[in-house]
Amino acid sequence: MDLSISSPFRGAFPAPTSTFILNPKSRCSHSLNFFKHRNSYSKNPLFSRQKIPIRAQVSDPAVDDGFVIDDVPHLTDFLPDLPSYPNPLQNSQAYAIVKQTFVRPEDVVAQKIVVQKDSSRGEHFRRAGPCEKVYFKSEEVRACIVTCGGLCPGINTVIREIVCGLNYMYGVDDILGIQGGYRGFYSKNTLILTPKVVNDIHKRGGTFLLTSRGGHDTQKIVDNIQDRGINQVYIIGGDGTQRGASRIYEEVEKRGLKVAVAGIPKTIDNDIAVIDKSFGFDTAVEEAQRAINAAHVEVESVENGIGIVKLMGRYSGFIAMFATLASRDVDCCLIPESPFYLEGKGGLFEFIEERLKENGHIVIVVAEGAGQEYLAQSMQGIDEKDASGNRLLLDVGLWLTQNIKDHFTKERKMAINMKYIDPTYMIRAIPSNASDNIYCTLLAQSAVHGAMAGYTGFTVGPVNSRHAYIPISHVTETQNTVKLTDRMWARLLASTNQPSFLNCDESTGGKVCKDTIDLINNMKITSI
Ligand SMILES: Nc1ncnc2c1ncn2[C@@H]1O[C@H](COP(=O)(O)OP(=O)(O)O)[C@@H](O)[C@H]1O
Ligand SMILES: O=P(O)(O)OC[C@H]1O[C@](O)(COP(=O)(O)O)[C@@H](O)[C@@H]1O
Ligand SMILES: [Mg+2]
Repeated sequence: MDLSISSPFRGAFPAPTSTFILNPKSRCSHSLNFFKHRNSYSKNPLFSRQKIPIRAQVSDPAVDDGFVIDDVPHLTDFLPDLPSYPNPLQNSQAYAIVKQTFVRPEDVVAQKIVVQKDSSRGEHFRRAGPCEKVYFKSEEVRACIVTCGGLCPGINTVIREIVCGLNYMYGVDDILGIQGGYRGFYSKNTLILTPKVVNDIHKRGGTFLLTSRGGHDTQKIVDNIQDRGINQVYIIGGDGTQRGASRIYEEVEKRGLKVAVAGIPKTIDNDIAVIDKSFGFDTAVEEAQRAINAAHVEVESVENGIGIVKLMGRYSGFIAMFATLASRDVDCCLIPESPFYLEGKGGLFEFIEERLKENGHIVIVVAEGAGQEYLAQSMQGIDEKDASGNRLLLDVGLWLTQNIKDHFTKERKMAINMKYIDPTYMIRAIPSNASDNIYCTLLAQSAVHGAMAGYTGFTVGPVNSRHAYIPISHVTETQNTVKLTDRMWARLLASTNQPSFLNCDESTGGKVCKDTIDLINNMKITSI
């Protein structure tokens, strides 16, 4: 049988044994379930304009191999008559001898790469990269870039590479910088960005465009986009920012504007779902080593030295976990995802005393979001939020330092030497390292290719090392956290040999242990 479908993903199937005609309109409900799009963009030209016969394996029509494509929106979903143009990269010197300049429309990136013979193939995303057709003429583009939320190493590299990518690859020379985050759309003047203006900014930490929390007013932002004649919006920011980007995309679609909205995920905490890792994370982990080294040098030079290093990580303990794994000088790592307790058997005090007896010193790394529930108990009524609505954290480093001091000096009558290091902002206020710089370049170029090709409402990022376009709504659905049930956390426990805090103790009334077990039971079990 001939299989004729309108999807760009028609090539993503196994070798044929037989073929058949597949009605384009029925692709989502076809019994073979090849196309289980989470988002069905029936007006997407790539879906509806091409009808190319393909061949697919039909060994058993009842088989559902669980192949799902989570595609991103396209401008033609709500502007069906938009003209397209050949991609100018066709004549680019840079791509002149590249074997395959353009990504194939049917190329997808699998979210699940460890599979078993009979397991479902799972979710897939559109592969990022230059497309054969673009939906903007170079001279028609008026792009803008905005950065929101906290700092992260590499933001300036992303800004630089968006500007250079647009200009060098697509001949775009009308690029605006929105200053000071979302509120800058309606309260500040814009900057004119050219390759010359941004030439050196990647060597600096921070953001050349300034940033802020709060101030997201969708109507005012989209009014401003419309008034200024902006038709490509590049939004660099974390989970909050991506939620804001999603609102902007929805409003743009509602108003029927030809405006591509591209999100570039930024977060030092590595808490953005789906993507492998956020840019600047490696740089931050590397910088954290300096603080850990300092703590180690200090405490091994004195008697009963206890070093505490507090690292960023609001809800996700990735920086603390990776800095610990990288360092080997850390005795214990405390993260928000893993409840711990101080007193009694299997508790932190007992472990500290053991290590002091064994080695004469101990280094503890604590993520800023760890133990917040205990701090909240001891400082009742404090529940402040920042301008974006993020809960302001209580200082777990100071709390831990005080509790450990009290325990050893007052209760155990032991002399200790406490060194508390809080490098919080130091690890994110630096320029990105070499590998993050390369990563930022890929993100920026992929975002530019995606917007030029007319995709919108997307976030770009690596999924199993391949850059993909992910619907913004997908990355904001959940938050990436350290899974205690994954092997990575077990690797850390095996490396530090610290307590898992799963042993119940009388003094906690078994509560902490129960909390932990409930937490783990509620977790989706994944393995890395
Ligand atoms: N749910 C939301 N809807 C719209 N805008 C949001 C939302 N959450 C956060 N924002 C906006 O995104 C920006 C950055 O958010 P924030 O949480 O501070 O940092 P990050 O994006 O790094 O997580 C702020 O301007 C904030 O107003
Ligand atoms: O910059 P602020 O407002 O002091 O916020 C600090 C917080 O920002 C973070 O770096 C995360 O920021 P984002 O949510 O912007 O990625 C946290 O690690 C930290 O708790
Ligand atoms: Mg955030």
